[in-house]
Amino acid sequence: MSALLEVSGVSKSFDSFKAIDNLSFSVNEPELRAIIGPNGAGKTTFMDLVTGKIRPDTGSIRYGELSRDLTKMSEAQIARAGIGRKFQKPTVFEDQTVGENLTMALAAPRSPFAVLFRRVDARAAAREAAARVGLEDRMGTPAGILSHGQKQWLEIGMLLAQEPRLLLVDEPAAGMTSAERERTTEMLVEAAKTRAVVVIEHDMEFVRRLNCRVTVLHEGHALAEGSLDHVCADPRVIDVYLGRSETTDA
Ligand SMILES: Nc1ncnc2c1ncn2[C@@H]1O[C@H](COP(=O)(O)OP(=O)(O)OP(=O)(O)O)[C@@H](O)[C@H]1O
Repeated sequence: MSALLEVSGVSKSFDSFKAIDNLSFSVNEPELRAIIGPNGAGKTTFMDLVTGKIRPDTGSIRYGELSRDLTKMSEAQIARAGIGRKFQKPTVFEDQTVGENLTMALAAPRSPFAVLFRRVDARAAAREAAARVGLEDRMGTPAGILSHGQKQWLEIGMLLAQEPRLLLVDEPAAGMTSAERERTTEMLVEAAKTRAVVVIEHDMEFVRRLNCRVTVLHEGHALAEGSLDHVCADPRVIDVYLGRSETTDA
């Protein structure tokens, strides 16, 4: 296990407001990490910085064994380097079937299957990708008629098909049934056996089931880090986060 992503002393202001304030954060490969924190803590901004959507004012973001500086790479270069991002809302092609969505993901430049594409049965590869997210029986179903949870799984499957080294997932459990949440936990735990997976989540039951190291963000910096029990017992975390109702319904 070694650090795959190393964020050091990063700050980012919008006008005069410091959304990220001297943040240091690292994640290993493989590792499953949860990020929790109150609304406005900087969780989404953190993902925007790692994926190159925005640039830090100060600090460095290093990635991989060559310690590549992500702040000097474009969003497309960062994606090609193996960083995948799942936004909160599902973004699948609704008119296309599950199989077609996965086939498109498999053909993306990052996908290792792209090279082999003509030699392997594309449908078999798509079926395998579907099986990773429990959608093998839905290959011919238009994505538009899937449940919200299934659309989320399809998008996770599309990202996994590209074999990211680091997968960033923003609030996957929002709007899911409890059975879907449970299944999603299993998927993320499985995916994190061979890569780094960082999950932003407000649902504490979901985080508990992830059974992983947790980082608490507050006012743009890491307030506490450790097991869920450890951070939940921290008076500062109780004060800024756990005492608030948003922990269960965001
Ligand atoms: N492009 C922007 N311009 C101005 N302010 C911004 C911008 N992006 C984020 N912010 C501000 O930065 C702060 C951190 O926002 P961010 O969305 O990262 O928080 P969050 O922890 O993801 O919150 P939530 O849990 O509500 O999604 C907020 O106060 C937000 O209003």
